[in-house]
Amino acid sequence: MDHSYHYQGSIIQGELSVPGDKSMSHRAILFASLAEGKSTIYNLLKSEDCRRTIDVCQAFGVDIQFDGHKTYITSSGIDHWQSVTNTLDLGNSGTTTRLLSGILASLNQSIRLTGDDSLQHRPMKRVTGPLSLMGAGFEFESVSDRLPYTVSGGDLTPIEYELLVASAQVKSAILLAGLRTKGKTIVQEPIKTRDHTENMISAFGGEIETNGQTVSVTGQQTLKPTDLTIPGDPSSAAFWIAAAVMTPQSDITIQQVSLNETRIGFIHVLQRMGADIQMTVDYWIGDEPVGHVRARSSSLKPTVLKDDEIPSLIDEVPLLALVATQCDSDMTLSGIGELKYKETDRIHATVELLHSIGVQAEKYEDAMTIKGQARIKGGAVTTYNDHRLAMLGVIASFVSENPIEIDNIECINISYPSFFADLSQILQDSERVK
Ligand SMILES: O=C(O)C1=C[C@@H](OP(=O)(O)O)[C@@H](O)[C@H](O)C1
Ligand SMILES: C=C(OP(=O)(O)O)C(=O)O
Repeated sequence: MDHSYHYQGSIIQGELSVPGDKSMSHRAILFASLAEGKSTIYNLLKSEDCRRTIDVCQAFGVDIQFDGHKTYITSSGIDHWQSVTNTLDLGNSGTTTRLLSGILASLNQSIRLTGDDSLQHRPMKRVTGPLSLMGAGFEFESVSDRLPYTVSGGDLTPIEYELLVASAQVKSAILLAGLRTKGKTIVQEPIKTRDHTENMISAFGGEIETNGQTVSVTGQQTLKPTDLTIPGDPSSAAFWIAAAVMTPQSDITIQQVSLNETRIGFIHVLQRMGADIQMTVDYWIGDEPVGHVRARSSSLKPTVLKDDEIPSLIDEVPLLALVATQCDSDMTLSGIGELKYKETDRIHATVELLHSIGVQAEKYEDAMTIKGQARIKGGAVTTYNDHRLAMLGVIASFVSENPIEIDNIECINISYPSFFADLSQILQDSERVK
């Protein structure tokens, strides 16, 4: 069924808290399941992707209970995880697949992993390669480098590994394997990526060393259960920030959101484009800064993306392309080749979506150019079942002359199940101000 949206003339107004961060939620579930004892996680994101990580941990015998904003995770520790004989279906979640592969590499079991059609098209050698060097076995079925595959884990040897791509998922997989491997495992990143795994190892009582872009972990540590609050997801907040800077008279504040520098490249780039955005760190949860962001309507001009900031805005690039339509001249987003390996080829899908709503845009191997001062006419868009593109379609309707029809909005539940509830709150606040 098609869904049609048209919010031109609405303003983005008020205060909002977005749901818990997806990256941190996956990691909190995994680390609480590795540790022996009971952890309480506040504000865990209960989206479809996180549900996959929960299901996997439950399959190993971990007890996970929900009570409002609290999630209780009780585990007998990874050394006592139950055997799993059935295939683990990881749905649409790249993070679950890659981080879990790192854990399974050290587990004395053979486990078959699969995923949905999108996940079966995503590259996995980037993670199975280094894990194989540590001694884990991976048997691919139809296509090498892709799911489904069977992981056969066991005793591993530590490695010193230079990442071939700037990927927090690959770094995390190696660190998770290293945590259970005698000796020191060292990962070198070409560009610093999100560091939630490192921060969470510390939060769960482990030791980890970071020196510039080199991260080392000494294995066979015992993690301890802990109580932890997950801050709001900056990748979810980004949709309202984008809508606010693009629409006249808007003024929104997002509270209790993660302001980890490895995640807020989108805001820094928008500020360079002239956006009226202020960020304030209000408190820290361990090594994670949390604060509020105020974004207002702005006049925008193009900027150039720096290579070393790409990982800090990787999931926001399609949305940045939409914002670029409102610049006073054309903007090129370059160095974004990794977008081809997400839920869909996001370079292709973003440019196609912009064409569908009347915007001129060009795609290249690892870049796209967006026509500035664009008239967004509206029309029917294809999301390829990608949650971030579906939300982008809704946000585009704030600056579109005609409705935008979106072929799939259910996929939004992958990362932001309360997206439409938050939208309603914003629209109500907007009505009060008008
Ligand atoms: O580690 C993580 O939680 C994530 C890392 C990024 O992927 P890559 O590591 O593939 O860049 C990002 O795109 C994904 O949404 C979440
Ligand atoms: C790429 C994403 O997630 P994952 O890699 O976990 O599927 C995303 O959330 O945009």
